[in-house]
Amino acid sequence: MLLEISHLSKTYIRGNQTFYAVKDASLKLKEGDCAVVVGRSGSGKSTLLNLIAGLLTPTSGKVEVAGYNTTLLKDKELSLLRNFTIGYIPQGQSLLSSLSVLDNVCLPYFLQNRRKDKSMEEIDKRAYSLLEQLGILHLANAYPKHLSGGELRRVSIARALINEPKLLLADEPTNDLDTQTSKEVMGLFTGIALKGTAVLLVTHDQSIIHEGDYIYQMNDGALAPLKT
Ligand SMILES: Nc1ncnc2c1ncn2[C@@H]1O[C@H](COP(=O)(O)OP(=O)(O)OP(=O)(O)O)[C@@H](O)[C@H]1O
Repeated sequence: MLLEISHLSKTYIRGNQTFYAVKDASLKLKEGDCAVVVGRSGSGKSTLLNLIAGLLTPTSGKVEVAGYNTTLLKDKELSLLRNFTIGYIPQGQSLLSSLSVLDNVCLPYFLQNRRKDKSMEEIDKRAYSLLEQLGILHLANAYPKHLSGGELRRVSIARALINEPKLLLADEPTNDLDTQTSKEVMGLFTGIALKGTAVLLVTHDQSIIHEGDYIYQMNDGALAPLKT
């Protein structure tokens, strides 16, 4: 299994009430699986992805990515796992404003301090190819502040894919995208899954949920299968 979460929970305190943002969630994904989690705003989707990416610590339960129990890893080990194995497309804007689009996309490759198996030319070529597949090749030398919301999102998709992750996590990847571009982005994800990457998308966009091999509904933190 590439991803296995079991009985995963995260509680927060609001006022003097403790509540579950994620409640007893379990899910398994193997290489090549594409799963979509659909749920209303506030149902716990981003919290779930952040727990899987190791950006949040669960209150209880377990996350295993590529066989590693992420809650047992030290910070540095977790960063390496994230950088080598996980591609993460966050919901908000997360590009570095001082870097061009091309440099933002290539950055995760250069942050890896062990795997330097590609030349600068090769990595640029891969970045250009991703930008082309996402329809934003013409923006390679532009800076984030000059891009629209949908263009920024596509840059962060390219950045998440530059290291050929084994697990791709995407938080509302089609937000800000028109119908045609959403379709193209979903086509890119299903193509990546066909090549063996496990893909987990969370969304409130009902129009893309049928793209998943597996569909889950998230409701008040609880994850229930709609199609498995
Ligand atoms: N750091 C936090 N402290 C307290 N409550 C939080 C925190 N982060 C999230 N929450 C709450 O947890 C619940 C789940 O939030 P989450 O962001 O995971 O939902 P979501 O389904 O991703 O929503 P959206 O689709 O609007 O992004 C919400 O009620 C939110 O207010």
